[in-house]
Amino acid sequence: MSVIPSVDLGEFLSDSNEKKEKFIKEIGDAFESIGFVALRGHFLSDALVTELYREIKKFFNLPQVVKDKYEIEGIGGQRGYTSFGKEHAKGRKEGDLKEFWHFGQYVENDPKLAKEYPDNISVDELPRFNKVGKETYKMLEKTAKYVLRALAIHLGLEEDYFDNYIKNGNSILRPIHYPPITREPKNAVRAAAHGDINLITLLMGAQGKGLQVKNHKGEWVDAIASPDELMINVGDMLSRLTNNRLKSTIHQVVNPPKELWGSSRYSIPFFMHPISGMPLNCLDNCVDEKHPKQFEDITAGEYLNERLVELGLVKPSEAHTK
Ligand SMILES: O=C(O)CCC(=O)C(=O)O
Ligand SMILES: [Fe+2]
Repeated sequence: MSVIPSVDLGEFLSDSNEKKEKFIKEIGDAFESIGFVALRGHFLSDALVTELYREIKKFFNLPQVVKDKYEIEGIGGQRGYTSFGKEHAKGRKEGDLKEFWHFGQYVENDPKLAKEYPDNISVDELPRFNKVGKETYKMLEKTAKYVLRALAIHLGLEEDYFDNYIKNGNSILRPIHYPPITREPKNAVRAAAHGDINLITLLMGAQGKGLQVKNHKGEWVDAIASPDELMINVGDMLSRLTNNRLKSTIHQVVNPPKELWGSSRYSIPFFMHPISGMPLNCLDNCVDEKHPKQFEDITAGEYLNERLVELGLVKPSEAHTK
């Protein structure tokens, strides 16, 4: 049995105040304890999910020389392809056993932000790849917007508190391929223990075994969603903003038992980021005598740069603050 609570976004979107309040309480309680929920009633259709998986499998099956064309120097892996073994969790030397793709924001009516973000990269070999990625990005962004509205109410803020910070925000959709394991991986794992950097993460593909979450007793528990659910978790930015009232829980993707080494694993997280100017200073109503302020004031852009250096995606010399 999974210990991750399950919630229905349909309740928050309904006309019933009672259902809305139930959703807010359930997700609020979950994020103050285990930091993860499985969410149904989101905006992704089955057809879109099926097509996205088909496209990303086609992409990762392309010859390595073709994929390498899409690994762009100097943008810290923020768009396009990142090759196998490149990213490592904070504080680790061994690269994770994964390759991935990044779709970024499709900026509307904001030339300054459009200049700040690298352009999305088009895959010439796959005519549907970019269209399907964009559609998924939009649907996950919409889902995340309502989740953040519920959390804003839970935190005693105006319901639309996050809206202007996430509009045209620096969110990333990251299809990941964990290839078959061909030799003893020594210390490397599919994804080493880490906390996510961003506000919240929406994860497609948490059906299979592999994803584990560290509970408050320090035990690893399996996090398994059903096929119609997204796994959603709190990232470090939201944890900072709320002075750790909402918990950014450490999680990992373990290697399968040897008899299953031969199969690939795919997962697709959407990392909801705000615009770089959002202050992550602890909210006043999350700081009191019992909960002294735990984090320095910082903007989302400054914090992201710090973290990308720690992950090995940006060299210290390339780091910048906007
Ligand atoms: O692949 C997964 O199930 C989770 C991946 C993850 O935690 C991440 O990319 O941050
Ligand atoms: Fe993660």
